[in-house]
Formats: sequence, C-alpha cells, structure tokens
Amino acid sequence: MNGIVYKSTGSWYTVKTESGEFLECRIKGKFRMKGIKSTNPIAVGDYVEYDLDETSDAVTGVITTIHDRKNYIVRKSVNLSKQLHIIASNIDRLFILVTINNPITTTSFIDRLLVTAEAYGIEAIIVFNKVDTFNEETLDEQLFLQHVYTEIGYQCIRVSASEGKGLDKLKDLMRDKVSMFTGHSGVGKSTLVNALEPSLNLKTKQISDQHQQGQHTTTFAEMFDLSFGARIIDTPGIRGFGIVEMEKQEIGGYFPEFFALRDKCKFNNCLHKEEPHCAIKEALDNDEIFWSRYKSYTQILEGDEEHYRSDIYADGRNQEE
Ligand SMILES: Nc1nc2c(ncn2[C@@H]2O[C@H](COP(=O)(O)OP(=O)(O)OP(=O)(O)O)[C@@H](O)[C@H]2O)c(=O)[nH]1
Ligand SMILES: [Zn+2]
Repeated sequence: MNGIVYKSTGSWYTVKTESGEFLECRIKGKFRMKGIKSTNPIAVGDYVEYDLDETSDAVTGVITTIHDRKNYIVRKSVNLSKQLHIIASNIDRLFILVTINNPITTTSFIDRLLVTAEAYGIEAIIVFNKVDTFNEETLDEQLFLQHVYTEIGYQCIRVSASEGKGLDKLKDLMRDKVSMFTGHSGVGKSTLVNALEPSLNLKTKQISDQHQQGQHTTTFAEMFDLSFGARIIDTPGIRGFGIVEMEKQEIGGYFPEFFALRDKCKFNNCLHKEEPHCAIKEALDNDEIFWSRYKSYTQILEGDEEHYRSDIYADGRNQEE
C-alpha cells in the first residue's frame, strides 16, 4: 500500500494513506539510500510503501519501501560525522518572502536562496509582502526588484498578508503542489500562512527567545493539507532552507542568466572573474546582467561560508538537532 510521509518524529512516521487516513508507521530493518549519507532514512514528503503491522495491538504500519525522491533539502548533522539530515523531500515550490524594509531583504539574501533552490531543483517564486506599507520610495524599489527577477525568469507576486491582498494568485500557484515558505524573520510568513488558512495556525513561532539560549531543542518538519488543494511543509525551528555544498565551477550554473551565456565564454571552465573573453562580464558591461546578481555570484564564489550560514540560518543555530 502506498502513502506519503507527513511527519517524522524520530522512530515514528505519520503516513497519509491513499484512503486519506493517517497511520503511524515504523521502518523495518535498515534503509540505505543510494549515494546519501544521512542520519534519517525517511523524511517528510517521501512517497513510501507500507504494510499493516499485524504484530501490534494498535493499528500501525511498517514502511517497507521508499520511492525515488524528486529532490530533498538537507542540513548538516551537528555531530561531526559529516552526515546529512534530510529535512524534507519532493518539494515543488519555494516561496521566498521579501520585504523592502522592516525588515530589509537584501538582493544577496534573495540570490543565495535562489541559488540554493536551483541547486536543489526546486522552483522558486518571489513573494513581495507588505505592499500595503509602501511609499513612493519603497514602491520604486520593490518594482525594480520585481523587474530584475522577472527578467531573469522568476515569477514574482505582490501580496499583503495582513490585508489579504494577492492571496488568490498565491493560492493558484500553490494548488496541487507541495510548497515551502522562507524569508527573514519578520517578513510575514506566519501571517501569510494564517491568511491563507486561518484554521491552521502553524507553529512557526513556537520557539521563544528564552529557549534559544543554550537549550537543546529538537523540531521536526511537518506537512499540512490546505483547504484549497495545496500542501505546505512547515519547518519550525529550522530557519531557512538548508544547505547545499557547491563546487566553484557549478555556481554559475545556478544563475539562469549566466547559464544561458555559458557557451559564449572563451574557456569552458570560466569562473567569470578575470578570464579573457568572458560572456558574462561582457553582458555585465552592456547592462544585460544586473550588478547585484554578479555581486551575489562573487560572494558565493568566494565562499563566504560564515556569512552564508548565518544568513540562511538566521538565529536558528541552537535549534538544530
Ligand atoms: N503592514 C503589514 N504588516 C504585516 C504584513 N504581513 C505581516 N505583517 C506584520 O509583520 C510582523 C511579522 O510577521 P510574522 O508573520 O510574525 O513574520 P514571520 O516571517 O513569521 O516571522 P518569524 O516567525 O520571526 O520568522 C507582524 O507584526 C505582522 O503583523 C503585511 O502584509 N502588511
Ligand atoms: Zn565567463
């Protein structure tokens, strides 16, 4: 029998069955995923096969097979074994919430998330929130950013979570898909999800400041069905979108507008830095590539690891398992 994993709490997995019921399952024996050294064999979002567990009094199941993942996001395990922890899998869309001020979302932050999404193979969509607060200046800035990212090929939408504006468009983009939301603290993720589904009340805020100090808190990703035919994966306590290890050579491939020009560079291993006859630098000089994007590219290339991690994880370090 087939099902989808909605929640994982260590040794138990909540599986939604084909008949729409939730079944608590365990796994049998040792699962080994080809090519992945991970601390957890099964993650939220996984498509699995299960049997009913006849040996138990309660109605439970045993997961026997996991189907190939379309993608998955990971974070490093805190023990130094270099193992990865899979946060979630089979994600269709990442919605990146952006505010112009209050808080400021930098292009560098947006670009890092976009690159991460590209590396994971997840479609990213930019959601400009708090449009109700704009004045002339912030509106200009928002429209410029929208222009930048639309040119590159990313879908952009404008919403006001608190006033309920733009939600129909967002729902259309989420329908029949598995979505995740990300963005800085305070951009309005909880407000937006609550506006989409008032009854849901996600626990995105469950960790209070006092618990962040030195306490070992474990939180788990969870998938939710929304009433308009969408699914969302919430990752309380995991502030951000996981990490991805990238070789210098592949980073340019995650900037779609660079990728489109890659064959025009003189050297096929061009890093678009000091090399002669570089199509990306020429495009930059001709204003065909945005400077902010090139700047983000060089930051990622130079491996600003600390900055990268603290950016992506924000204040979530103590919340990792
Ligand atoms: N004016 C305005 N305020 C908003 C809007 N969306 C959210 N806010 C406000 O912004 C603040 C932060 O919103 P949250 O939903 O808590 O933000 P969050 O992204 O979930 O923050 P974290 O839980 O810290 O990650 C709250 O005071 C909201 O009321 C909006 O569209 N317009
Ligand atoms: Zn080049």
